[in-house]
Amino acid sequence: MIVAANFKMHKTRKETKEYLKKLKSINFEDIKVRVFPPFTALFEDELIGAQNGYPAINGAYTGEIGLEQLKEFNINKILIGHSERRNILNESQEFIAKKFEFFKKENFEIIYCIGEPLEIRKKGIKEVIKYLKTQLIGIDLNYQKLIIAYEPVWAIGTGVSASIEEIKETHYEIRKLTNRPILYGGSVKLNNIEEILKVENVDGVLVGSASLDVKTFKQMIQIAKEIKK
Ligand SMILES: O=C[C@H](O)COP(=O)(O)O
Repeated sequence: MIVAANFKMHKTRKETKEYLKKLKSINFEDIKVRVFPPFTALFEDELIGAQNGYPAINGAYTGEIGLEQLKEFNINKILIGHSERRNILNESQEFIAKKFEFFKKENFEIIYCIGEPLEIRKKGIKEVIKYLKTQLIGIDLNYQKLIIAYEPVWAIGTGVSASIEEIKETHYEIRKLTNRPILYGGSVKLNNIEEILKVENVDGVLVGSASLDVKTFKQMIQIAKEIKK
């Protein structure tokens, strides 16, 4: 089971260090915990991964960071394909697949995000899967360090998570495509994490806003420990 925190553009370096210190006061047992802070808060720690990275060692890519900068902190985990990068930063599937290939060659653990917008969800599960498959073009679904994160765009940051039935049917369909872990993300909170984690083919969660409070995130890990999948 995996419980991951995506800070997005929240927290400073100092705050992230304090957060990690508090987080580590509990025993994670067999739960894999991951924390993705902003670039300026990266430091060497087995829990920490990068929210993004440019697919090059270094070079003339203003505003980006590459492998050289990530390696300075021994970062070997990365988020790729998050909907905020697809939709706000206009990352194309071709570019996302290029990133995937680059970081796969570098043996990174990759949390690869996919998710449909509301207009697609309204058309039903067949259309959802058709859409999700377009977000998997060029992605090696057998990569041993791949973790899929299914995050319906309409559930991210809205406070309205997908229903248990929607999560169940979508993870079931994604499972047919890969045997790698599948996380659910999108308004995971303390009051819904337990039922979400209990759904078949849900191997963990990727938490945004609710992860910002360390006490809450620790409670989420405790709940995951009790479920023991
Ligand atoms: O990466 C995390 C997701 O975008 C979920 O964010 P959220 O928990 O704030 O909805």
